Amino acid sequence: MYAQLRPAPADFQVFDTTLRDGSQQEGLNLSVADKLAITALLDELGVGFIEGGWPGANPGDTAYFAAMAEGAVRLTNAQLVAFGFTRRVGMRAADDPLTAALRDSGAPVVCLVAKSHDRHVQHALRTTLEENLAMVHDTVSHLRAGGQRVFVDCEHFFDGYRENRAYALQVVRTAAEAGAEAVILCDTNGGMLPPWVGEIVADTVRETADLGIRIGIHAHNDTGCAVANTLAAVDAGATHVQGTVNGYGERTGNAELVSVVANLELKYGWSLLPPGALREATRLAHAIAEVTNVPSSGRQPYVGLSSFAHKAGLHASAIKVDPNLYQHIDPAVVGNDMRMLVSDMAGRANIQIKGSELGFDLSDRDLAARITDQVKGREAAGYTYESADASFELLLRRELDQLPEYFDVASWRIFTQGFPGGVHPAGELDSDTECTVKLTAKGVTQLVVGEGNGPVNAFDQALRNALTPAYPVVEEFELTDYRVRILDQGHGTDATVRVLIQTSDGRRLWTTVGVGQNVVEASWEALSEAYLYGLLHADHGVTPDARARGLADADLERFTSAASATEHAGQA
Ligand SMILES: CC(=O)SCCNC(=O)CCNC(=O)[C@H](O)C(C)(C)COP(=O)(O)OP(=O)(O)OC[C@H]1O[C@@H](n2cnc3c(N)ncnc32)[C@H](O)[C@@H]1OP(=O)(O)O
Ligand SMILES: CC(=O)C(=O)O
Repeated sequence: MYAQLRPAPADFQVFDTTLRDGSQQEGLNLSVADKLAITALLDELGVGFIEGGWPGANPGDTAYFAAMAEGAVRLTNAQLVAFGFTRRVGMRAADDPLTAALRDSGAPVVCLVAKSHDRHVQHALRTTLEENLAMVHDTVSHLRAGGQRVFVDCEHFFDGYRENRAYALQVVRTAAEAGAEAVILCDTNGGMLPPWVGEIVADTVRETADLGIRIGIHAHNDTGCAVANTLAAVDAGATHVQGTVNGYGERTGNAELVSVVANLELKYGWSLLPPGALREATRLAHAIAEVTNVPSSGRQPYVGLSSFAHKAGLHASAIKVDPNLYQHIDPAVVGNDMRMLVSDMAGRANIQIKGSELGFDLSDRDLAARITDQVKGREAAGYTYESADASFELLLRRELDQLPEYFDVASWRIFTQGFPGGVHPAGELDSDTECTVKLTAKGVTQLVVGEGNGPVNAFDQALRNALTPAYPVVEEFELTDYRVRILDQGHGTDATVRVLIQTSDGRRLWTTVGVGQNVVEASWEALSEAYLYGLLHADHGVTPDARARGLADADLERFTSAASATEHAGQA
């Protein structure tokens, strides 16, 4: 445990806006069902408030609040929050249909966005500073009169404070006097740095100390400082933090809420989530990414797939003695796991730890050194074991003489026929490919043909046809991804290529690698390794690697995609 800066303020608030600001991220679109699913996951995470969206702004959000009011998700930890703006210029809050939508949303809490930057009032709202204050006062008091709790997000507060401090503070005061219980200072454009946030929040807390409200922080990540700015605000007296899981949000996103909370819980020693909830953070963050269909970064602090992945030999050699030597926390406290990567940067220790994850005893130094040399040599030739765990296991087993001979390929031949004039007998294709494989499986030698729309597809068909009689389980194997990358650019069509193939049997995913100057040869190598690995583990529910890491298939899939993200997608 690290030094506790000061005790947790009583009743500290953790406010999630994944469903509102998070869904303002480019490419993130949530259906009502998605929102309900995420609501349940956020409640499980244990946040205090879930901002569900803006009722009245679009039919989806209106339907979401109606569904919540009907009990679609029963919240055990969180309170539901409806978001919306202050009443329109020149209207009464009681007459504004969007204020009515907030009032009638069924949410016990409303979070209003209000202008607090004088220039925005004059240029964007096109009204007077006085009218903006009246809009804040009228809307807050109208909703309070209806019995709802009201929070106020002061948009552009920090920029506004710098240009007209008195006015920005006056907006906070007005909201408080009308009955708001929390006023959240927003770095809407995300341009702030931690010392500036600290100074402005401290001054605001001081200036509003007589009002009995809490001050909150809502930080965008445009300077890469959203989490740091949030912590700076907390240090300066903010007792309410807003953020989004996986840092989703407008432009560069919001403060990543799991990072904020994990920092406060693990570094400051504060208890903010229900007991045990932080241990679920990795699973829940990944489950939310599954629903949004926007993968979180592998390098995301605490919950990323690479957050506790170790590649360098020096790190691994120390970790073998004590994992804490190269980790800032025990990954288990956030539900994550340490992973050892095998690559040309590996030393014996990486190989030994990875081997033991896979169930092999590599404590013999000479054996580990031999495997390390093999990995380095093959990586120099273009193989990558970091992305292709399955090929690493096959390499290991070959070295240990523990790889059963499921099949033996005597030869293969591939033939592609083009129909540039579009006169293919099937009518649609402009080429087809035929692959002939001669192999022996369970003592029976066969010469088998497979047809496909490209070489990899034809290989796949041929291998499948040849192996099915001996191993019916291969029917379940499915090639789910194929990536090819040129390794020595500048050699044009002579270049060496690396092929990564991802295969699934419906329960697990595994990745294999092939390298060659001929893309077809490289593909063959990766594909036959994929079949070999699949047969090796045909009776197991999950890959040993996944089992060791305790990750679900979805996580595994994301890992392999993330690891291969820099590979150029290619079509066989
Ligand atoms: C900083 C933030 O991220 S806040 C969250 C922003 N989220 C969203 O905007 C998503 C949902 N928004 C919407 O669906 C629409 O913008 C709506 C339904 C809210 C409004 O739509 P429209 O009525 O078509 O207005 P439009 O979006 O073009 O402009 C917003 C209007 O609200 C006014 N407005 C802006 N902020 C506020 C405020 N805090 N209080 C009152 N009015 C405001 C603008 O001046 C503008 O007024 P105008 O119509 O007189 O020009
Ligand atoms: C309210 C809000 O999302 C912002 O000011 O950034």
